[in-house]
Amino acid sequence: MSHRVLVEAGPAAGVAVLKFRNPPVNALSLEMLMELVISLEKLENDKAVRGIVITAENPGIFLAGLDLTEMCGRNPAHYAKYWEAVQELWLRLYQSSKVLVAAINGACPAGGCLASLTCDYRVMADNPKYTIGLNETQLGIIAPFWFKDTLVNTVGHRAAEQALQLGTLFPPAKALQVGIVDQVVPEEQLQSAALSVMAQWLAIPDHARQLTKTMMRKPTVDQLVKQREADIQSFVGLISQDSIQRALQTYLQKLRQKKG
Ligand SMILES: CCCCCC/C=C/CC(=O)SCCNC(=O)CCNC(=O)[C@H](O)C(C)(C)COP(=O)(O)OP(=O)(O)OC[C@H]1O[C@@H](n2cnc3c(N)ncnc32)[C@H](O)[C@@H]1OP(=O)(O)O
Repeated sequence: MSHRVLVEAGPAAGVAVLKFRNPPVNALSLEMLMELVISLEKLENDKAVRGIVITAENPGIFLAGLDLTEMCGRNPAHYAKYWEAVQELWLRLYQSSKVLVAAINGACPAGGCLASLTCDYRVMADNPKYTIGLNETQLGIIAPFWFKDTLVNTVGHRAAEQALQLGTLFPPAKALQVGIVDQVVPEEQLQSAALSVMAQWLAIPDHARQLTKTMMRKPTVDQLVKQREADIQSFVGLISQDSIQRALQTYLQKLRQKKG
C-alpha cells in the first residue's frame, strides 16, 4: 500500500495518472523513492496502461527535489542506500516504455526538475510562483553527470551549461523559451492539456515509438549503468565532506528561517 504516491486510472483509456503526495513539499525521501519505484514497476508491467501523466496531488509544489534531510548528518551506508534509490528512480523513469507526460503544477527544483526531464513531454502551469531548474550550484553542490546529461539531451549543451553553472530556476515563460518545458498553459487547463498531448503521443504505434525512445536514450542510460557503483561511491565521498555538509545545513536553515 503506497501512502506517498497515488495512482489513478485516467479519464482516457490506457492512461494512468500518478500523483505525488508527500507533505509538506513532496521531497524525495527514501520511502517516497521506494514507493515511486514500486508504483512505476507495476505500471510498467500493466499492458493496459500505455501512458502515464505525472503530477502533484496538491498544486503548489510538484516535487521539492531530493530530501535534504536524507543527505545531512547521516552515515555513509545511509548515503549509499539513498543514492542507489535515486539512481533507480531515474533509471525507471528514463527507460519507461510508456509515454510519460509531466503536468507540472508547482515548484520544480533540482531532483523535481530531473524527474520531469525524464518524461517525454512537459506541460507547466502558467503561475509566476512556480519555477523549474537544476539549482544544485545554489546549494553549493554539483549536479551529477547523469543529471547534466538529461538536461543536455533536452535543451542542448550551451543552454544546459549556463543553466547548470548559475543554478537557474526558470519561471514558466522563460522555461518554455529555454526548452526545459514544452508547453505552458493556464493553471486550470493543465490536466486537460496533458491529456490532450498524451492522446497525440498515443496515436503513434507503441513499438515504433518505444524503439525510437530507447535508441535516443540508451547511450545516456548506459553511461550510468556501467559506472553505477562508482557513482554511488563518488556521491558518498562528496556528500560526507565537511564543506558540503556545512553548505547543506546552511541551506536547510535558510529554508526553515524563511518562515520566522
Ligand atoms: C555533493 C554531491 C552531489 C550531490 C547531488 C545531489 C543532488 C541534489 C538534488 C536536489 O534535489 S537537492 C534539493 C533541492 N531542492 C531545493 O532546493 C528546494 C528547497 N525548497 C524550497 O525551495 C521550498 O521549500 C519550496 C519547495 C519552494 C516550497 O516552499 P514553501 O514556502 O511552500 O515551503 P517551505 O516553508 O520552504 O518548506 C516547508 C518545510 O519543508 C522543508 N523542505 C523544503 N524543501 C525540502 C527538501 N528538498 N528536503 C527536505 N526538506 C525540505 C523546509 O525546510 C520546511 O521545513 P520546516 O521544518 O517546516 O521548516
